[in-house]
Amino acid sequence: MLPNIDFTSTQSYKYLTDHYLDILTKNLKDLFAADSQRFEKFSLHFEDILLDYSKNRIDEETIALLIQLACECGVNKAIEAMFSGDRINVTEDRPVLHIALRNRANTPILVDGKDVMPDVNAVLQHMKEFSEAIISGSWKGYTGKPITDVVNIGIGGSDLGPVMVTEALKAYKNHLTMHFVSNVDGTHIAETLKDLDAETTLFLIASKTFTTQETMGNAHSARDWFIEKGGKDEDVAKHFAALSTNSEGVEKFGIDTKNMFEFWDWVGGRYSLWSAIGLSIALSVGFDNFEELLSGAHAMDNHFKTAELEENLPVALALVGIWHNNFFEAETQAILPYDQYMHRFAAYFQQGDMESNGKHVDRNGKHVDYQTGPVIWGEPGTNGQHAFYQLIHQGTKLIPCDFIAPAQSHNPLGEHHNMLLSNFFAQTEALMNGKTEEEVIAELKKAGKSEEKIGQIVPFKVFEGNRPTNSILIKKITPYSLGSLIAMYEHKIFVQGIIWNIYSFDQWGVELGKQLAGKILPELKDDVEVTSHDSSTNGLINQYKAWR
Ligand SMILES: O=P(O)(O)OC[C@H]1O[C@H](O)[C@H](O)[C@@H](O)[C@@H]1O
Repeated sequence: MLPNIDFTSTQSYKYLTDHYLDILTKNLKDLFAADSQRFEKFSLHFEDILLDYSKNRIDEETIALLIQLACECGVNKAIEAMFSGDRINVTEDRPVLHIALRNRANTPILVDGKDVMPDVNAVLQHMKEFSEAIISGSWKGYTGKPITDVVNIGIGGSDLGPVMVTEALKAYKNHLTMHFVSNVDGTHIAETLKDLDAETTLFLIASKTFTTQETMGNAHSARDWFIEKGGKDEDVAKHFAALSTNSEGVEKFGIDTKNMFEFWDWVGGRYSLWSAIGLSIALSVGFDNFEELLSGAHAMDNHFKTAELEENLPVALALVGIWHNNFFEAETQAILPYDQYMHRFAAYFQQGDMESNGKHVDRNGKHVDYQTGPVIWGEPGTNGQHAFYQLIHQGTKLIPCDFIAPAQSHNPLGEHHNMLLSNFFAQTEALMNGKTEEEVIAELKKAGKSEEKIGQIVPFKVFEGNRPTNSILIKKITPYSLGSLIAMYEHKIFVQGIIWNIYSFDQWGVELGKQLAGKILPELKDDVEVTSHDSSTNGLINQYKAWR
């Protein structure tokens, strides 16, 4: 079972509170000047991933105390509990075993005394056969033509992971054209279907529960479209597959259970890209590459499980995040990939992190009196630089940032990659060093500005610096290294949830809105004035009825 410790009552937390006041007086620039070994001390390698966390407001004592905090909060015990299949998702009474989906070592993992690996391997084999048949063209549509387009219909974890990974691995793509429909807004499915040919389109209905309103709505519209275009009920089997834990629901929808790719309730929605939900990934880049993705994640799992806390990349990321979140009171965390292919990475971990650790009740059911998960956001560099970096450099809020970049580009075009990476290096340097008043004055003098002009402009051109960043440099974004990178972030979220003493694997907070939408939907069917809500909700609904 998971430990149950209020981290603010630990010895290390008390020390950290005092130590924080000491660190507040220090500047990153001076810390670097005083220690030529700083980079070596505060960076970690895992295979082709380098995590440099030296540009954070930390010293050796900070890290020692944070490690002590992790120990006092039972992080090692919690890791053990997850990997051994304990029911650590207590509020849903389930184990948390996305690590089993990528357990390439195939060592037994027991749930209620039964090894889950044979089932995991059987579904992988099914995915392999199916994806190979679709890609090779041996699988034919109802008029005998091979499949050219794949539409994944899913939302949340059944969409974001597949979208993010297929985009990140676009360099490995085959001839199939991928489409992703998530929003219940009819525009999403309508626009997607516009250019498709029913004879050569495969729909993947991706839903863990197979009850999600958006996905079921889109799936029914897709089937209606298929029939309208000339497909018959008996042709549905050639054009619809289901990725789900709910075989009854799949059957009821009319999908042949031979075309069902199963997963299990011990896979959280936001941790499901490694499961059957990853079928769109396997179709897009081939099953071998999907397996490589799993292998990369498995390697990170082994690292996370076996490396000492001091050497552990996910643990380091988690602890530095806690330092910012709970001591510096930073409210957000930016994820900034300098890789166009990774343009959905931050969006993916918005769900991964915020749905996991956006909790205000601890493992005793008590309201916490400390901050839990941060707001996660970000866009790819360099686009972000020309949009919101102003606030990161000179705003009043502290924004810890993760900068991520590959050393090798899949598109080594002229000087592009050096230009991109020069920005990657420059930004973290600029955020750390800033620019002093003296430097600004010297620069303006050199540019021939008058004393008067210099006097007016100086304060606006000063950068305080001392702003924290992590840099994650990856040799190349491959299926394998991407798998490791995603798993690293997943485990970071896990460690933070353990220390905050919250349950990271449920998501009750998404239910209330769904429930109320379910109540409101029938009220929208007619034009009768609605009076059952508060005056704002009534007013909005009635205006909608008047205008629609
Ligand atoms: O895969 P599904 O069962 O359709 O669920 C899709 C998504 O919807 C839910 O509301 C949860 O918030 C997500 O964690 C989940 O990924």
